[in-house]
This record gives sequence, C-alpha cells and structure tokens, in this order.
Amino acid sequence: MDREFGSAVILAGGKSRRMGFDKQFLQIKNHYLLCHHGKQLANLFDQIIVVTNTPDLYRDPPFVLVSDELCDKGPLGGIHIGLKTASSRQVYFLACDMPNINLDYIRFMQQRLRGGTNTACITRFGDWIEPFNAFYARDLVPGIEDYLHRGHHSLFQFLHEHDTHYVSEADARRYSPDWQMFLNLNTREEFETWRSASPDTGFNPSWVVESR
Ligand SMILES: Nc1nc2c(ncn2[C@@H]2O[C@H](COP(=O)(O)OP(=O)(O)OP(=O)(O)O)[C@@H](O)[C@H]2O)c(=O)[nH]1
Ligand SMILES: [Mg+2]
Repeated sequence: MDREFGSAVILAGGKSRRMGFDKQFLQIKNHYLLCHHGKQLANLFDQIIVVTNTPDLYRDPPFVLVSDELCDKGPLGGIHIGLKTASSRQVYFLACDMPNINLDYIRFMQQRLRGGTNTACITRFGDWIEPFNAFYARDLVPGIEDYLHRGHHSLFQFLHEHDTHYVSEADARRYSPDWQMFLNLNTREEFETWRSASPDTGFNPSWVVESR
C-alpha cells in the first residue's frame, strides 16, 4: 500500500436532480461507467472507495463502500467520509459522472504533491476551479467538520482557506486540450450527447450492481 497516494474515492452519493435518474448507475451500451472507473483507477491505486448512500444496491463489489456521515451537505460531505476511510494521506477524488479518466494527469498531480505539505491539488478553470479529478489530503477532515458545522458548504471557499496547490488551466490543457478530462454529465441531454459520441467502455463483470 502506497501510504502517500494509495487511495482513490469515487463520489456517488448525490441526488442527481438534473439528470433525473441516479448517476451512480450511468451506463453506456449496457456497461456501467463505475466499472470502467474501477478498472482504470486500479492501474494507479491500491484502495478504491465508493461513497454511495444506497450501498444495498451493490452486490460484492471490489470497492470499499461507505455512506455519508455528515448527510445532505453536498460534495464536501462525501469528501469527508472518503478521507476518513482512505488509507493514504493524499486521496484522489473523482465524481461518478466523469467518464474520461486521464492517468497521465493523475501522475502529474502526484508529482506536484509528492513529499510536500499541500492539503489539496485542484485545477483552475478561468476564475473557477475543478473540484474533482483532484487530490485532497486526510489532514482536512477536522477542517471540513468545523466548516460544515458552521453551516458553510462552498468547496471553492474552503479550498481557498487551506494550503491548496492550484494547477493552472494552461498546465492542465497540456494533458487535455479540450478539457474532456473534466467533463461531467449533469443532464440527460449531456449524457445522450456523450453517449452517442463515445466508444464502448467494454467492461461489465458479474459483481456489479443490483438493478432496481
Ligand atoms: N457522497 C455524496 N456525494 C455527493 C453529494 N452531493 C453531490 N455528490 C457527488 O458530487 C459529485 C458532483 O455533484 P453533482 O454533479 O452536483 O451531482 P448531484 O448533486 O448528484 O446532481 P444534482 O442533484 O443535479 O446537483 C457527484 O459525483 C455527486 O454524486 C452528497 O451529499 N454526498
Ligand atoms: Mg449537485
């Protein structure tokens, strides 16, 4: 187990209001996107954690399944339990609706963080940030608890107040000129557009999820 970088977390505990069906079960050509994620991330990580609030819908997955401890707080609630569960100090975070994993970019972020004191590595996007396809450190757990208990939810503000390493948009575009590694599918329309343009992820082992 790599104590600095061994753990990855997929956040799959949101409400999917815009999509209208549960995004953790996104499929392309009968293959679950989550299976594709698991297979890709296994190239770099020893421990893969899925934060879902419906663990009963999974049947013996090769993931660690956990649910929010601080509920209905949005992504920071999922990051909180993901960090508490992770074995490594720095933890890679992906959202369940992001189809394009870029392993070279993950390695690049690891290089930026290696041996340092930063508690997150986040990519800038214009004046904004990309909160997933990013790293967060376990050291942030007490800070997240304090922040959420004080009634705040903004990830942008939280990261601003901590020792975050920001990757410039220009540096990130060297790895993904069209920004596809940050694509996330929020609506049915985005999903259909992506599905019609995308190759089959081609992986659907028997352990996957119970159908509803
Ligand atoms: N564990 C957990 N994950 C969450 C929570 N809220 C959002 N997420 C995850 O954070 C990521 C980004 O969130 P969104 O794209 O807004 O997903 P969402 O909240 O399910 O979708 P909307 O309801 O349409 O906003 C997704 O992977 C979600 O599953 C939460 O309260 N708990
Ligand atoms: Mg949301």
